[in-house]
Amino acid sequence: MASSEEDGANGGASEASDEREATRKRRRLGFLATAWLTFYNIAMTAGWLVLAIAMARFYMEKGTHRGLYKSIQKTLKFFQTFALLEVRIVPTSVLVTGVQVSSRIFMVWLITHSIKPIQNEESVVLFLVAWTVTEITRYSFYTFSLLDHLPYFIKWARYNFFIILYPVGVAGELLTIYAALPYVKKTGMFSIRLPNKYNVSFDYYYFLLITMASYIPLFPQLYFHMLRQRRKVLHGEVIVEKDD
Ligand SMILES: CCCCCCCCCCCCC[C@@H](O)CC(=O)SCCNC(=O)CCNC(=O)[C@H](O)C(C)(C)COP(=O)(O)OP(=O)(O)OC[C@H]1O[C@@H](n2cnc3c(N)ncnc32)[C@H](O)[C@@H]1OP(=O)(O)O
Repeated sequence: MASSEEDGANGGASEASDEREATRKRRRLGFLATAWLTFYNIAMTAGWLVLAIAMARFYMEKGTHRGLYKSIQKTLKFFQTFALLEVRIVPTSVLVTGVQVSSRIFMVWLITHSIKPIQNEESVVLFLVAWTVTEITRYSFYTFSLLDHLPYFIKWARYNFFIILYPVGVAGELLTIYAALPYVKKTGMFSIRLPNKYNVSFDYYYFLLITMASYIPLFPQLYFHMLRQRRKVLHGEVIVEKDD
């Protein structure tokens, strides 16, 4: 964990360099792109905040997580699907963002939306909470950076919360897919059986098993990417990144 004192000791110099970096970035992006990204990030922060408040209110009123997904699903689908805009638009790694966004879209549409019996699983709450806290922090980080007024605690939160939230989110996602397996096997949903006129077959059950297995090589890459970013941003380490 970063010590805030250690980071704070360097506060003045680091703030000045943050400001220079923000100005350079705005010049690089151009006025229209900066305006659009600022609007986009404010909208996304607000969207995920609405989701957080809706989840907290639901739990306080009902005292259970059952029915929670159903009550927030429209907002979740809208804002998570909107994140597709980020791949390619923002100056970030297409591979890293692509894996992150596609796994989320997959969880929202092809798992939780499509398989109603798993919507009340506790694991759904696990990834919903992890995603929501992450996205509020991440989008407010981008917004304040673009506006050139980044409070230190948001920067700190962006590069520390993931240490816990990433494993929690991934555990929630994997447990939810796991819970979906018996239903998928029983119904044969999204599967194509032979014989058919195109002579192709597809088994969603095995696809889910492969997807779960793909977390093993892919998740550590995202996690270590964030750890490197953390060292770079919070501790000023110079890190040479390999090209995608
Ligand atoms: C079809 C089935 C597919 C199934 C695939 C299955 C495999 C899945 C394995 C992986 C699973 C991940 C699951 C995931 O859903 C779990 C969770 O999210 S749990 C919750 C915790 N999560 C986190 O904490 C996420 C943390 N990770 C990140 O933030 C990411 O690394 C990522 C979002 C991908 C961003 O990575 P990157 O380092 O590239 O981003 P930066 O923030 O450093 O941005 C780079 C530059 O781009 C600028 N940028 C980016 N976005 C914006 C924006 N919206 N507005 C303005 N600017 C933006 C940013 O400022 C940087 O610019 P610069 O370098 O100039 O400073």
